[in-house]
Amino acid sequence: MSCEFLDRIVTVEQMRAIEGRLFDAGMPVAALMEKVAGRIATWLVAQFPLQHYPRIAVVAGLGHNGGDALVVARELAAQGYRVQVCSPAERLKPLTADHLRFVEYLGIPVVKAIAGLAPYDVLIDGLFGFGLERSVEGAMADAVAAINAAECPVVSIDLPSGLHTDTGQALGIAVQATHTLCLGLWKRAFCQEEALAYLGQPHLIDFDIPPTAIAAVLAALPTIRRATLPAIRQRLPLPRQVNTHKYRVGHLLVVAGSQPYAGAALLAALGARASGVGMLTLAVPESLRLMIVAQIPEALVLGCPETEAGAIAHLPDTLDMSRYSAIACGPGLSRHAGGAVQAVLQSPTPLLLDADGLNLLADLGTIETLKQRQAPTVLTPHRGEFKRLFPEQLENSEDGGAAAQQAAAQSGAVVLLKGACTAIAHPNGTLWYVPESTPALARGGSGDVLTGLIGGLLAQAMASDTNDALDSALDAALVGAWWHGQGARAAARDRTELGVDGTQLVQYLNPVLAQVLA
Ligand SMILES: NC(=O)C1=CN([C@@H]2O[C@H](COP(=O)(O)OP(=O)(O)OC[C@H]3O[C@@H](n4cnc5c(N)ncnc54)[C@H](O)[C@@H]3O)[C@@H](O)[C@H]2O)[C@H](O)CC1
Ligand SMILES: [K+]
Repeated sequence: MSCEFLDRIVTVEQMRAIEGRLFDAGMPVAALMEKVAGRIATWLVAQFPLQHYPRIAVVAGLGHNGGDALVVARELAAQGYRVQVCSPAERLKPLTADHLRFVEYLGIPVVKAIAGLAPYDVLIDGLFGFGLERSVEGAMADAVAAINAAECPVVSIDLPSGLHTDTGQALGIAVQATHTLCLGLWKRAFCQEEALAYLGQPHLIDFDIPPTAIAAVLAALPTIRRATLPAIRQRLPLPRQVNTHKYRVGHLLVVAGSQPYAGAALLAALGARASGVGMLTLAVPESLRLMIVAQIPEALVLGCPETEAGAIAHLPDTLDMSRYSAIACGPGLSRHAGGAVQAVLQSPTPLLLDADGLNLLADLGTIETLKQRQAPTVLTPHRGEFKRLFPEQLENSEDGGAAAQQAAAQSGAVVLLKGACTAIAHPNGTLWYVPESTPALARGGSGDVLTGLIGGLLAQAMASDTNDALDSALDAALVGAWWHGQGARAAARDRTELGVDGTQLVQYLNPVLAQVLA
């Protein structure tokens, strides 16, 4: 398949419509099943070589997910694996029933309950795929519970059985897989936070869906995509033009810090430094100025008048905000810096608001006025900040992506909702997910680094770009979130999930990018 659609995310309805086009155009259902299962078998043989994993158990349900599983069973048996099948369901679909009959004809042992299986090294879960429509009960629930008690790798075909394809919720009970092989196109469940505990490592099994079939179904809808390296590569400010100079690669103003939260300003500055931005200016309370200068010698540091609580009372009168390519405002400001937030909101400069910048925006109650800004705005809330800003959006559903889309449409801003699967929405409905993250980031300071990193990327994009400014702002947020996640994963590999504090995270950002791009 042409690569252009491999990162698209679809609902079950869209997947069925795409599949329907293939069948209408003449592709036999059974032939497609053979093709898909062949690709799954190839993946399994590479991942679980015969000499180390000779015994395979396959659990097959009544539908075509079970059909896929039975074809996989047959193919692995043909390659020399010792395969056995568990078929707990009644009233199989005709194609699935045919495959079961043939598996029995081949002499592959078939049992009704998982307890009846001999020992195995890998378990394949083909109970339910995207056809699941109600809660899993009775013998099927028993089968799922038994799968979850297995002490070997569990590979789910298409989805962990029991997960709803769109919401990612477990309907009653669901398989906790070690690997999930998503077939053809990413389903929405793969980007839902609730599903992450069930998916294990997700992999896409491409089976050459014609791009025309995908385009016909998805063309008129907002684009929903998973962040993958090819898309990020196109959006990085690399390589630089050979004859560029520091004023052409962006000047970022960071407005951050207060006496109680001095470190937040520093972490944001370190994140901005890693972004490669040409010039960096910080506006901090006067009492933090020398500390920041000592840590970030290349930055220009402006000391601002302070409140009694050590917050920025107001920005310096001489500060001309229109001189900057972008402003990143918020980390560590405290709730007493409302004047600074009001000033940056009124500036004609592209703006990222985070942390207390968002809380102060919520206090001001001016979400709708963001639409009147001349330049793009990027909001980077975590769930708590998001709920304060957009109280209705997360009320009825836990779907962070849908909530971010609604918030972006309401505010006219790019909205990045942070989480285990960060969602980034453009006001036009375009939605990206960044699924590669780590719980190591669940830690104070991670967000401050992200603010600086995205701020620096935003400044570079605004200084150089001829593209639509709002599109470029989304790209900066996307690249920043992806890069931050990659840095954290690299740090966690070296230092465990407990060892990724903000200063460590910053150390990994530039090396990990070099590694990933190599
Ligand atoms: N285009 C593709 O991606 C292809 C997908 N294939 C595989 O087919 C499944 C979807 O198959 P389908 O038969 O529609 O659904 P399931 O196998 O998931 O079976 C569900 C089946 O069971 C019934 N059912 C639903 N919920 C319950 C429940 N809680 N308890 C009991 N029974 C339930 C329902 O009536 C369904 O009929 C897809 O995931 C892929 O694995 C093709 O093989 C190739 C192309
Ligand atoms: K499954």
